[in-house]
Amino acid sequence: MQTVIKIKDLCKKYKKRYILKDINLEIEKGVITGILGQNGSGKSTLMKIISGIEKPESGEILINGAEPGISTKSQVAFLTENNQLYDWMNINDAIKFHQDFFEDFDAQKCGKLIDFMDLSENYKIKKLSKGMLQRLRLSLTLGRNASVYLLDEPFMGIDTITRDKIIKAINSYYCEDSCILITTHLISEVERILDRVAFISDGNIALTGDCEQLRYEKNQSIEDMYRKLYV
Ligand SMILES: Nc1ncnc2c1ncn2[C@@H]1O[C@H](COP(=O)(O)OP(=O)(O)OP(=O)(O)O)[C@@H](O)[C@H]1O
Repeated sequence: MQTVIKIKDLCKKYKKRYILKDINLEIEKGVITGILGQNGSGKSTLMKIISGIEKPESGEILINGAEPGISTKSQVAFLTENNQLYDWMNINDAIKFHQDFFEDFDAQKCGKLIDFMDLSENYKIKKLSKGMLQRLRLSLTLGRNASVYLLDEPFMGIDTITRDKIIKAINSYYCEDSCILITTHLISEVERILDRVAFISDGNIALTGDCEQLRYEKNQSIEDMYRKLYV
């Protein structure tokens, strides 16, 4: 399988404190990877580095052979923790906004996702509930034909039914030519769609591998492995 993201000996510090230390990770095409770890373990920081928003102190990171920056921006679709949509917009405006902004944005695909998420293009952003807004933001992110999808806490503040909807959308609408990285604390819900996992602890990758293989070797669910690692 083709490597999309290659991370070698990557370190990141804020002020004098190392947040990520000697991270080594390879992410291949067609793979959904869970980046798991406790609060403050550096998951979002890693996502930001992959997206090019943050720069590492040292080490190497390559997205399809290029360092994160202007050239890789068009290859990486990032669902951040923050809402970047304006209140005055309706959903149709948000779609047009993304279409103008991202060359790889596929309005038709996004339209299908919006239908799937039970949203309508004339809904006003300011009137959307938190869950509806998250469904919209995910539709806009997956509506791009990117090579890498970074989904940082896609289930934050989301009810169980909506979570299932989001998981189905992730599973059905992503293309095998790309890879997805998901950070989440809702491991049991997401476990079924993860192909691989990387547990971050104290700034290091404490454990990584193929989910199926890890479950077989350890005779445990990914959630149980998480509990064992972090107690
Ligand atoms: N811009 C920044 N300046 C200084 N410290 C930062 C900055 N961003 C993050 N940190 C610190 O880096 C550490 C890792 O943060 P990060 O947001 O990557 O963790 P996380 O694993 O995503 O946490 P959570 O699960 O709570 O979202 C935290 O201690 C945080 O306070």
